[in-house]
Amino acid sequence: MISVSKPDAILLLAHGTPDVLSQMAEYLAKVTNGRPMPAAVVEELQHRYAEIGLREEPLPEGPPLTRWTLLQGRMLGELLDIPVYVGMRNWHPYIADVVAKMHADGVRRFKAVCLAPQNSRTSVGLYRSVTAKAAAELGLEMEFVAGWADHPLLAEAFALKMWPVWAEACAILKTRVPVLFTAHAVPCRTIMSGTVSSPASPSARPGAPVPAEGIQNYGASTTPDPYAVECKRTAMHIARALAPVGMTDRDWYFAFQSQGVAGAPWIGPTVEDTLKALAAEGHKGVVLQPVGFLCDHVEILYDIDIAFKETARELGLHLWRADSLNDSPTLIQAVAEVANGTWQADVDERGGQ
Ligand SMILES: C=CC1=C(C)c2cc3[nH]c(cc4nc(cc5[nH]c(cc1n2)c(C)c5CCC(=O)O)C(CCC(=O)O)=C4C)c(C)c3C=C
Ligand SMILES: [Fe+2]
Ligand SMILES: [Fe+2]
Repeated sequence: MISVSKPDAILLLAHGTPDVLSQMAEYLAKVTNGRPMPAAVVEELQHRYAEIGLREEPLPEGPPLTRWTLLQGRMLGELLDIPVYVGMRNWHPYIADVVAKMHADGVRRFKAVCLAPQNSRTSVGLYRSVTAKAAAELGLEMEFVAGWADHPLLAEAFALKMWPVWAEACAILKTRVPVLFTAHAVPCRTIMSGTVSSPASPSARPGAPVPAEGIQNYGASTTPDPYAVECKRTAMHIARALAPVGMTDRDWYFAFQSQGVAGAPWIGPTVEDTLKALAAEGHKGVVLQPVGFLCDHVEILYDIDIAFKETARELGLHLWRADSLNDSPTLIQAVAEVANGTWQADVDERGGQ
């Protein structure tokens, strides 16, 4: 890691999303690092993106993920005294293009912050390797922040969104409604210690095969991936932030959502299984909050708002979702502290593929 004492600019890194439905196959090839997706998967994802408003013509305001991420970058720029750039790994504006623009603008040292607070080889590690390569090609110095899951203002931002909806749910059902925090699942082999060909993690089905192909190889490692633990730590901080209004550690659960289509085991428990368990315990409602996503996109607007709500309804559960952080000033303050070093984030050496 190259430490940059005083960066010339901040580069925010985000996932990226297609602008129109016809770009789906090309987008998925970026996400999977070139591995083509079956036509049925492309069609299913086109269907999901259509359900959240994407069409063949670009939306005037852009797709939600792009729109919110660019706004977050502008809001951060208003708080900091150095320029803020935004680059995406899987779609425009691509990280490499933005790094080239930074170079053209005279930036020589920059600090990169992922808009994904929990560190994982499958997400943050991939952002890191793409950004490091682009920076090295142009001779730019990069400092990379590899995780800020414990930032108190991140927890506060989520708590501020959770509190009104939890209070409403408890008032309507006249009981303590369970809270279900979620984060995006990762393949089991991502979180394993040892090499990628080790036996599957405890959350995989016993004896389940781990295909050699099917998902990207995130690289051999001798250290466990911190992602699952960091996600649960963020959830714990949110619940603790809500202790003054009565939330206890007995009120919340954690599940991993949106397991991928690739043929390999992904970590759980799934949201679907957790909803079944809550219904079986006699609950009539649940308040869900994804704690790894910082703005609206398909895995919130489709997976939660359409698919999980339907699953919950079939189980006799009312599902509420806390609003996404989107333009939360508290979130932007957290990112500002990560970016300017006021809050010391975990900086590590893990790379991507
Ligand atoms: C920590 C892990 C991951 C986060 C966070 C994450 C966020 C995220 N993902 C999409 C869209 C897609 N992701 C897809 C596949 C995929 N996602 C992850 C991990 C995280 N994603 C993995 C490991 C994979 C598999 C990659 C592979 O090589 O196959 C896909 C493809 C379809 C699918 O498998 O579901 C899409 C689309 C968004 C928009 C997002 C957050 C902004
Ligand atoms: Fe993903
Ligand atoms: Fe996903």
